[in-house]
Order: sequence, then structure tokens, then C-alpha cells
Amino acid sequence: MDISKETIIPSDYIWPENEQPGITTVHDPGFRVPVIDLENQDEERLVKLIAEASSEIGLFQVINHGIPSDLVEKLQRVGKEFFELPQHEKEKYSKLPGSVEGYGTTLQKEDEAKQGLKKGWSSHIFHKIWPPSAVDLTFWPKTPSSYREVNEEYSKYLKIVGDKLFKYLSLSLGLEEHELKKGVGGDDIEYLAKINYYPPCPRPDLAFGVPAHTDMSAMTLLVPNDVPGLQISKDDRWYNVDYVPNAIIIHIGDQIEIMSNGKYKAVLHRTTVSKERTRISWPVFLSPPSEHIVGPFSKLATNENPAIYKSKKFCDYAYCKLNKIPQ
Ligand SMILES: O=C(O)CCC(=O)C(=O)O
Ligand SMILES: [Fe+2]
Repeated sequence: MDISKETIIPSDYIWPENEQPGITTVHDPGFRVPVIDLENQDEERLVKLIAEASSEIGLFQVINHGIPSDLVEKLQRVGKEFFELPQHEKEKYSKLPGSVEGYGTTLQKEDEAKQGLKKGWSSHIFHKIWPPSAVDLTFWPKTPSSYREVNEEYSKYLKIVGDKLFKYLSLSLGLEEHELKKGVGGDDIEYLAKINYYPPCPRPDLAFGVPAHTDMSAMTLLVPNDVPGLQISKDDRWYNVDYVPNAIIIHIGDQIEIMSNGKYKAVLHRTTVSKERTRISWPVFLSPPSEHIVGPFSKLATNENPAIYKSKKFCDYAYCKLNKIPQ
């Protein structure tokens, strides 16, 4: 049974008052996350703006990133069409136990809540899109039929944006331009695509799409549809992130926080849902390959500023994070 068709919200989706978005969101019209033009300014200024955004907030939007807007529209169309398929069609791609890739939802009755844990109001699918050796097409929707072609095309463009951002972030940390990408895994960096599908919710003041978290990636590149819902935490307050047409939202994730030895902060974020409209987002998580060891750069962990994070394999980091074991 599909909970999202109900008019009353079940208690598993109602968060405690001290977390509810209706109570904890700050409505500050003056708050804006930085919007950075990747094309029309000199590199020195670009690097400075990225350094500020990454150290102060851990999130920024980029425009003039080089991905054609009609390609982004196609990506959005094929993703939306997949989620509008009947439930049993989507379940053909269901995650297998222990796997990251595949379809999942919290919006079916059969999905019982874990003891005392609240649920998000969303469905999702994950599949890797890069490098080609990591791609397993069994998790890519076959309907609509253009899904694969559009996602392959998008991956090529996104890879170029990813490389550019690694270069500017590297320079902004005072490293050589290739160092950050190399530290995350070079050409083996994995691009894991996700689609979040948040149907209308009868009580958006009480529920979350995705509850508060930081991404365990190095960074995340996300396109949303035009329904706002992303919120970030800054100085213990929650703010809405504006929808900026044609922008890509960049999140600094845990691995860059670690490599920068805390100079850059993984952004704490969450999503709200809408009473009338379906929100959809397309994040891609750029992460080290699982056996790759990540730790603070030696240049950024000095005698005056010692390393505050351990070095460990990405798979061990992920295991601890998912099982809530201290790092
Ligand atoms: O939907 C969004 O804007 C953010 C989703 C998100 O944070 C995630 O999937 O990790
Ligand atoms: Fe996230």
C-alpha cells in the first residue's frame, strides 16, 4: 500500500518537536548560499569564492558549469518517468541486502519502521555512472528506453564539472591543482548517482524527505527540480536553499572535510517536503574507491595544526558511518 496517497500522516513520519521543520526552520529572506559563476571570472577570484563558501558553509551553487540545459531537462524527464511507473515495475530494481545500488522506498506499508526510528518521506534509486568499470547496468532503469543514453551523456559532462571543481578546490586549499583529485582516488573516483523522489505530504511541517546528515562522499553535485526543499544548518540554525534555475548545487562531503583537516566543513543538510508538489533531486556522490585510504593532507596537518582525523580506507569509513560506530 502506498502511504503517499493517504490523507493522514502515519506516526512513523512525525519527527520530535525539537526537530520538526515547521518549528526549526529560520525564514531569513537575507540568507543566500553563494552562487558562483564558473565561466565569467578570473581563476583567482573563482578560487577565493570557492574557498570562502567551502570553509563557511560547505555548500554553494554553480552556474555556467557547461552542462547543456536541455540535457539536464532530459535527465529530469527520464528520472521522473521512472518514478511514475507502477510500484511493481520500480521494484524490479530493488536493492539487494547489503547493496547500495538499486531502488528503495519508505512509502510502502510493508516497510516496517525500525524500533523507534523515524522515517523520511521519500523513494530513491542509486546506480553508479562512472568509471565505466564500476557501472552495473542491471540497476539502471530500462524504462523509459532513453534512460541509459541520457544518463551516459550526463555522466560525461558531469565528469568534466567534477574535474574542474577538484582543481579549484585543490588550489583553494593551497595544494597543487591535481593534488585533491589524486587524494580522492584520481581516475578511479566513483560517481554514484541517486534520484530522490518526494511525493506531496499531508503534513510537511512535521515530516522530512531526508533527515539531517552530511554526505560521506568527497563532494556531491546535485540538480533539483524547481520545488524548494533543501535546507542547510549554519550556526545551529536551519535555512532554506533557494532554487536557482540551471544551477548545480555542490555539497562538501566528509572526505574533503577530512583531507582538508577540517578547513572545509561537510555541510549538515536535510530536505523538507511539499503539501501539493512532488520534489525530485538528482545528486551524484563523488567518492573514493572503497580500498582507497583517505586522511588529512600532510601539507594541511602540521605541527601547529595537527591532524584531527584518522586516515582510513573509504570502505571502513563508510562501514562505521552506516553502523554509527565512532570514526
Ligand atoms: O534532495 C536534496 O536536495 C538532497 C538529498 C540528499 O541530501 C541526499 O540524497 O543525500
Ligand atoms: Fe545529502
